Amino acid sequence: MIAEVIVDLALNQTDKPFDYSIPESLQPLVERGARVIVPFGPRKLVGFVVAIKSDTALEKVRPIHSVIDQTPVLTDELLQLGKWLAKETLCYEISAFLAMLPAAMKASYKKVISVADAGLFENEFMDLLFLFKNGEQIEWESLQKTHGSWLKRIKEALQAGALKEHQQVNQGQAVKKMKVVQPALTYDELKQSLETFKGRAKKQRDVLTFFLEQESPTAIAVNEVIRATNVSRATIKTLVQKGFLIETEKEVYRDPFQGSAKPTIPLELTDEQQAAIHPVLEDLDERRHRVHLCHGVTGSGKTEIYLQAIQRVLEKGQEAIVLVPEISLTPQMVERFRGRFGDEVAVLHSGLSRGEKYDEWRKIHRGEVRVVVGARSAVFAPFTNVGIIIIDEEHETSYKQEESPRYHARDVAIFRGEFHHCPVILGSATPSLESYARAQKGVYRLAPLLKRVNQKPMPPVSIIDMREELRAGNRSMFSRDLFQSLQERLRKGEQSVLFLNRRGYSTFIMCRDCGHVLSCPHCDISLTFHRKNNKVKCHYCGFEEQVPHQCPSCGSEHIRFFGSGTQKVEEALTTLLPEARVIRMDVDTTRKKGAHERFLKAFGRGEADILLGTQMIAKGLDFEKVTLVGVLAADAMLHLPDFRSTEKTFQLLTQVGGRAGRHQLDGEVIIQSYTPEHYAMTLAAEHDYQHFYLKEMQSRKRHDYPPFYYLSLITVSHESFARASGVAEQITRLLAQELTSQAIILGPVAPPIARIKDRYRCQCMIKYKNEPKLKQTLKNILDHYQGAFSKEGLSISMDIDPYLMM
Ligand SMILES: Nc1ncnc2c1ncn2[C@@H]1O[C@H](COP(=O)(O)OP(=O)(O)OP(=O)(O)O)[C@@H](O)[C@H]1O
Ligand SMILES: [Zn+2]
Ligand SMILES: [Zn+2]
Repeated sequence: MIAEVIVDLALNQTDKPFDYSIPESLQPLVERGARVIVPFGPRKLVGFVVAIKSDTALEKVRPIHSVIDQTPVLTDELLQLGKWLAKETLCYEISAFLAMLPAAMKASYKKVISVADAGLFENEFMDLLFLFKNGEQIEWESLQKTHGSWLKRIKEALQAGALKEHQQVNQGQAVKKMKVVQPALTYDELKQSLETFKGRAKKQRDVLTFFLEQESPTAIAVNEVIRATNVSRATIKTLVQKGFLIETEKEVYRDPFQGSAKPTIPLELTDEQQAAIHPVLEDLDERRHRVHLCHGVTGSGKTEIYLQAIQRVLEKGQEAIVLVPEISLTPQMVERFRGRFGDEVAVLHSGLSRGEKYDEWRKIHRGEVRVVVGARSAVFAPFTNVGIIIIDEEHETSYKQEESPRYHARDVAIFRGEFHHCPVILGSATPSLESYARAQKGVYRLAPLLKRVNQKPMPPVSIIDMREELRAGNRSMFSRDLFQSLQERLRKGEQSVLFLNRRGYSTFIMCRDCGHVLSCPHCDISLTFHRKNNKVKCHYCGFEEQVPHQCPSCGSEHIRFFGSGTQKVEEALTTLLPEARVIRMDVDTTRKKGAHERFLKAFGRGEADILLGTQMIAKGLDFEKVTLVGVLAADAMLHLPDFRSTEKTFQLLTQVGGRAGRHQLDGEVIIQSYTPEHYAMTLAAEHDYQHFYLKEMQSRKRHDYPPFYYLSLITVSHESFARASGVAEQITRLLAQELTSQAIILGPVAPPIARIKDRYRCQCMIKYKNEPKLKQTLKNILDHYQGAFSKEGLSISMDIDPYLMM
């Protein structure tokens, strides 16, 4: 028997299965999808068995060393998915496999040294005996730290063959174990032996009595016994030594969500909700794969639809995967699922420790839970009978992984949905243009929810023209309207949320008099400010110019790069509204684990009047007393050098706008902008998604962007700028030869971040509709340069459907 193994080496040369023979003794253990340890050259590596052939072993085939998993960690479906990901995203198969497993299962490799030839060692290297006296294996790395002066001598011993070095595989994993004890005797024996204890052994007697009082002779945690009987660890130890108790280890799960959620029952669905869920339930009954785009305004009851669809899935004995963006994956969110499905729910998100994630993953793998709620990577949950996959806030760009494998969770969800013949629900108040366009074409089924469940109208939104404020002599960051509204809330004891979109600050140049933003004459993309040489550049086509002293549109001299952070806003608030209690939430204040949660709770309890924050507060906020939401600089994101910046701005403003007045009190939203006439502002203010979609589609069409064209982005980097741009140049030429004349090849250009860690970067972008040869061409390019990757440190990354344009 021969096993085909993909080894844990992310290299071009090793991106294919290698053959290993399966020793007789391991044959019952070696299965497809299991991890094994195999010899590879002089070392040992972890690998995944991807196939088993009944061929007889050729002479050169080496045997598998050992098997790590008793149950395969990758199902056949996930193995197929890995292959597909490798092909579609141009990653190594091993990278795809590793991305599907929790980080705790990643293997690490250590070089260790041990005695190879005892005779030789004893004859010539006795001075080293103190290190290796008990046949020890010593880690090379720690030797360097602790015995630096001996390294030369150790090297000599290695060269002479008295010592040898080899790789040790540490297969990761961190099962948490708990010490437990149980009686070694039967109830009666225990009772009898209790008599033999004399008075001075009172403590030991207490412990045995404690066990006698238990209803059944189960194992109990040592710590619990100690606490219950008020004895010391030594007492337990003595009893174990005397043979009264047996001490063992029990595997336990870490519980990141202590306590249980309040149980909830299904609500009676509104007519709109009924209409949206009905076809999903039909799919479930008929085991049919379709993609449903649930376009539901904020507060329209999307989550209730998810819950009821999942309930049907569980009734059918199947499993459900729910993806939620990292920042919305709050305890409140988890509670909604736990409230309905209790212990059936596992949670996977980055806030968990490695060990916690591993435990949650094992619950899924062992079939102990049937619902997983998690961020992007939960899409790989190792369920075997998936009944539904739900992606909430499907427009969120965090569903795209920005490192290899550069996959989009939506694509993976659809792959799995097809495999399991089950429906996929994409939900959003502001669907991505790509998804909405597919729904328009009938590829996805549209399920609109246009009314809020509580029948409350959307809050009124006003847009303040900040240019007017400047003209009226108001140089502060608060417009007069916003400031007045803030004062009013303070007086009435109501709360406000202030939102500052800081991302992308200081990278674009804007005229504070007319709002004009410098943009590329060829690309309709804001130019990026490069402080070093005081120039602005287009990172798509390479156009660049000096920062003008006057606004090219109105002649004003108030033209400069733009920016102010949350900290500055907080200072301004303390000066202008000293009586206001402010909670500031941004990356700086929420670095500590649990800080995010604590701030929100405090705000919910009314311990502050104003919540000031960045992106991270845009979602999931649902507070009764919030009646004012202010957006300080709505333009900030609009001018990022990214063709999705308008869409992102619209999504964010809509999201923020949905936060006010969800309860009894009426709410109000104030958006401050230097370009108030921009349709991302005006249409968000009118809560008009359809209109926005049409307008934005026109713009995408005009500039050949998705969803009209597909994009691929190639980034070349090297220590030398000349080398990076030279290679990018060659790649561009090659692509022009290989692709059809319909493909548009842009670049090479230096991206806004032109140098990272002393490496120069150069990009080219391909826009295309149908290029059957594209992936193969890109793969060939990677193969062509593979020699240069390790030899001279060249790196080439290929991003199919990029979301990060820098
Ligand atoms: N059929 C229903 N009857 C009564 N209340 C409902 C119903 N459906 C949902 N709700 C309630 O309405 C509120 C909003 O619903 P939900 O959170 O599901 O909406 P959503 O569309 O997911 O909102 P958002 O996009 O803002 O997160 C919740 O408090 C929910 O319990
Ligand atoms: Zn340009
Ligand atoms: Zn101007």
